[in-house]
Amino acid sequence: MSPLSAALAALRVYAVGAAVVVAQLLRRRLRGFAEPVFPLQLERVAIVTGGTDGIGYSTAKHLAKLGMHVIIGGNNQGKAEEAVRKIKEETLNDKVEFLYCDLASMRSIQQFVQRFKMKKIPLHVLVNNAGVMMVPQRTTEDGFEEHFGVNYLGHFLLTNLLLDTLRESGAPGRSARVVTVSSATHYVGELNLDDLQSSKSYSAHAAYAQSKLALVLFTYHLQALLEATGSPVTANVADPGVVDTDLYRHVFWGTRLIKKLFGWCLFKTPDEGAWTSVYAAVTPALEGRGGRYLYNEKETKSLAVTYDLELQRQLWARSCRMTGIADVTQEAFRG
Ligand SMILES: NC(=O)c1ccc[n+]([C@@H]2O[C@H](COP(=O)([O-])OP(=O)(O)OC[C@H]3O[C@@H](n4cnc5c(N)ncnc54)[C@H](O)[C@@H]3O)[C@@H](O)[C@H]2O)c1
Repeated sequence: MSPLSAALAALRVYAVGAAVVVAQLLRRRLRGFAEPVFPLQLERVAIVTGGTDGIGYSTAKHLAKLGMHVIIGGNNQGKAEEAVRKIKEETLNDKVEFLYCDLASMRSIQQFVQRFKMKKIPLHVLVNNAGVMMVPQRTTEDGFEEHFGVNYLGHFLLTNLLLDTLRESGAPGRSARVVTVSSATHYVGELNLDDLQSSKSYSAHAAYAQSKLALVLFTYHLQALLEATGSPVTANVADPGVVDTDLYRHVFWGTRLIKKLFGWCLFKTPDEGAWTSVYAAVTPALEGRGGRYLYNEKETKSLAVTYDLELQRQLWARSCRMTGIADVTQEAFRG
């Protein structure tokens, strides 16, 4: 990517971020962010990736508060013990645990799924939350560009390996749910099918936006597959807004300074940022409804290209090849 294209990609990402921040500021001044009320979720089990920090931590905490058995999947072993202890203490729910899962490693994802399945418990909610943003160019254990590999492909593999358990755990009228956290940056993302790994040219901004766009395409195709096979599982996208977390550690220093000085009024708190994920995970209003892009606990339109069925199919097929998953698209749609 030429320096000019990289600068334009960065400008587009910052422009969309600024637009979201202005909308959040207005909303905070006009009516604020009220904590939604959800029904208890006793006897239900959730996995939250990246649940040791930021939005994932708040999501895990909210779900635990509702009585769910919450399993945090993450690569931050150091923070895990403290996160689990704090959630247990605050929610008085003892069924909170951590299982190591490095989304930058297909082997680690497979081991995580194996360990989870050995517990012989159901799975009602999978929150694909973990992510990295604007990291320097580097690759995962399997050689994938890190944004694409961790944010998108790791969750693609994880979801597919857990689909059988989700199917068995869902029931008509009480579906299991896959909630995938994307971002407003997907609106300025471009999916480069000829260079998904950004190997010909790298821009951290473009790579992040592409990974978030891929997650939306993935969710819509997954929902179509679930519907075609009559599975009691739904898949939706949650957009948290702009949230005050450590995700910004690699961004331009000026943005970090603004976040430090004005984050308290411009950004959502991690709790506020988690509400859309929690809403997607448990609200009765979404029972049996999938394939939606949710923002501020409401359905909204995603980028036009995300509804392109052929693009969804092509990305799914390539992702299957990259992760060694069987592509069941043709037989699902034939049957
Ligand atoms: N913060 C925001 O403004 C914002 C905006 C839009 C979308 N999001 C999305 O929200 C999600 C959560 O981000 P956050 O803001 O809480 O950031 P965060 O940095 O606080 O948390 C990210 C989590 O992902 C985990 N993670 C990173 N690499 C991993 C790996 N290889 N394997 C397993 N886990 C890994 C981290 O350990 C951490 O727990 C991300 O998907 C992010 O893209 C955040």
